[in-house]
Amino acid sequence: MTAEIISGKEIAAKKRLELAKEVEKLKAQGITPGLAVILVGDNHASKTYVRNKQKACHELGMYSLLVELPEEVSEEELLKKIDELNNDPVIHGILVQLPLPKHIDEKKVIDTISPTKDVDGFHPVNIGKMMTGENGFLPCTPFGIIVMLEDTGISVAGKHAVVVGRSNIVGKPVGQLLLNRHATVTYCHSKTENLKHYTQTADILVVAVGIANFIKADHIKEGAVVIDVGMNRNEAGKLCGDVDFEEVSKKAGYITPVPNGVGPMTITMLMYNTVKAAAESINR
Ligand SMILES: Nc1nc(=O)c2c([nH]1)NC[C@@H]1CN(c3ccc(C(=O)N[C@@H](CCC(=O)O)C(=O)O)cc3)C=[N+]21
Repeated sequence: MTAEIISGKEIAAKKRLELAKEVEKLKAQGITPGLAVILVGDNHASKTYVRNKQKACHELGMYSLLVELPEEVSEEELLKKIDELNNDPVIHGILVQLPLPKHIDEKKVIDTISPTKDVDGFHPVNIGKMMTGENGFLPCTPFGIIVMLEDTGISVAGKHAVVVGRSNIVGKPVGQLLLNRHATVTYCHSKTENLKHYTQTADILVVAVGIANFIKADHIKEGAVVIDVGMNRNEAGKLCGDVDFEEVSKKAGYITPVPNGVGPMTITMLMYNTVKAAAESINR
């Protein structure tokens, strides 16, 4: 079997066209969706992502504000900046690019963002709402994965979904979203004994471990749906995922590439959340 490639890039482009129309409607009502991105220090990878986010904003006719703070900025100053943005009516979404320097408590930072502007979906209020299925903001990467599956016509209900990785920003929430859509979910992680035993029974395999080419053909079941969340650089400096695309794509039913898979969907859902935040600001 040769896997069908799920193009995150194409699905993202289609969704962005729909979003651009929503932006138009909001603008007609006098509201331009605004996203503030806070970047602390000058991590090279972070800068690339931040640039992509700004570009997406501009393409959709949204307002984007980049707040660049020096590596040595104090936690207090960062929290003060967030508070300012919480109270700024032209800003509907706030994203603090992670990771942050070691002297800053990430938890405190996330907790300070108003849940109504938390377009990353990282605030405990939004995590709680996701668990109970209430209206809130869903984290962008997990949300993007669900939208990709939906758009490709892959049904989730009753399927065995195996998630490899248990981070708060990808592994845990993507498992929850799959469960909300009635999958039977198994979480695997670095302490899992006999990983293959689980991955080989996956109808849908989501991999977010941060190790280049970690998942091989013998990890998967013939015809499985393989979602690669990895963003690694190989020895040659080339972007590659957590899945060995070369061999796994010969056995899977569907596979997402890296780049042009999950990444563009993440940014699209960030735009979606910001538009949603702007629309919901009308009724407050
Ligand atoms: N508060 C916060 N929210 C985030 O959402 C967040 C973050 N911090 N910190 C870093 C990670 C990483 N991330 C990516 C988003 C898009 C691509 C993306 O579009 N990648 C392109 C390739 C980009 C390239 O060429 O380097 C692709 O996969 O095709 C990658 C990575 C969001 N993150």
